[in-house]
This record gives sequence, structure tokens and C-alpha cells, in this order.
Amino acid sequence: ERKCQLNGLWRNDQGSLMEISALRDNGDFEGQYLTRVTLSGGCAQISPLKGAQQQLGEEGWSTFAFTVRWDKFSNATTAFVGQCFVDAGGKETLTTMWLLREAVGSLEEDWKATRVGRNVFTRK
Ligand SMILES: CN1C(=O)N(C)[C@H]2CS[C@@H](CCCCC(=O)O)[C@H]21
Repeated sequence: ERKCQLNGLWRNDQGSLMEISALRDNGDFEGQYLTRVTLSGGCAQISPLKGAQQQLGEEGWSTFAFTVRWDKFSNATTAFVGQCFVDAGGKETLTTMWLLREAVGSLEEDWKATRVGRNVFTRK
């Protein structure tokens, strides 16, 4: 089957699970993100994700982006951008960087509201 099509179940190095379900012909997709860690230290939650993947030819390793709205337990949103790679053994890896924006109480606190990081997902 096509490698690096995003639909399916992925896990990252923090143990978060990402299930991408509806991948459309134009590359738009939706899914769910189960986080194991949260800013507040609160319990894990499932949050909705939406994104888009470049639809390339047979051998393309496409770039993608998606957002996760942590709406059930925090006023925060994360945007991921990344690319899918396939190694010699056929193992797929999503390498991403993310921006996490949390709500702060005042404009004076805006400076400290965005975190950035790298993150790698492999198929679960
Ligand atoms: C679990 N995570 C994960 O798999 N990441 C790549 C990072 C970037 S999104 C963050 C979780 C934010 C949860 C929202 C909140 O706690 O307000 C952390």
C-alpha cells in the first residue's frame, strides 16, 4: 500500500496517541489526539485534530500540518507541521515541530504564552 499516507494510529515520544481517520482525496484529514501529559498535570483527554497533507506522486514523502484544539480541558491550541519519511526497512516516521499556545490572563503575559518543540511519531 502507499507509504506515508497519514491515516491510522500514531504514537509520539511522549506517549501521546494520534488517530487520523478521515483522509480525503485532496489531502484534508481529521482525527483525534489523546495526550498523556498536559500543562496542568491534569488527566489525559481526547481532543479533535484537523489538518492537510500534500498529495504527491507515488514516491513522494509529503509534508503536512494539523491543529489540535484542547477544548475539553484547557484554552490552548497546538499547531504541528512536519514531513513523513520511510526508512530502508519500510518504517514510517513523522517528524514534526509544534507551537503550543495557551491562554493567558492579560496582554502583559502574552510574551510567555507560546511554547515550541520537536516531536516524532511512529505507527502504533
Ligand atoms: C502532549 N503533548 C504532545 O504530544 N506534544 C507534542 C506536546 C505539544 S502539545 C502538548 C500537550 C498540550 C496539552 C494541552 C494543555 O495541557 O493545555 C504536548
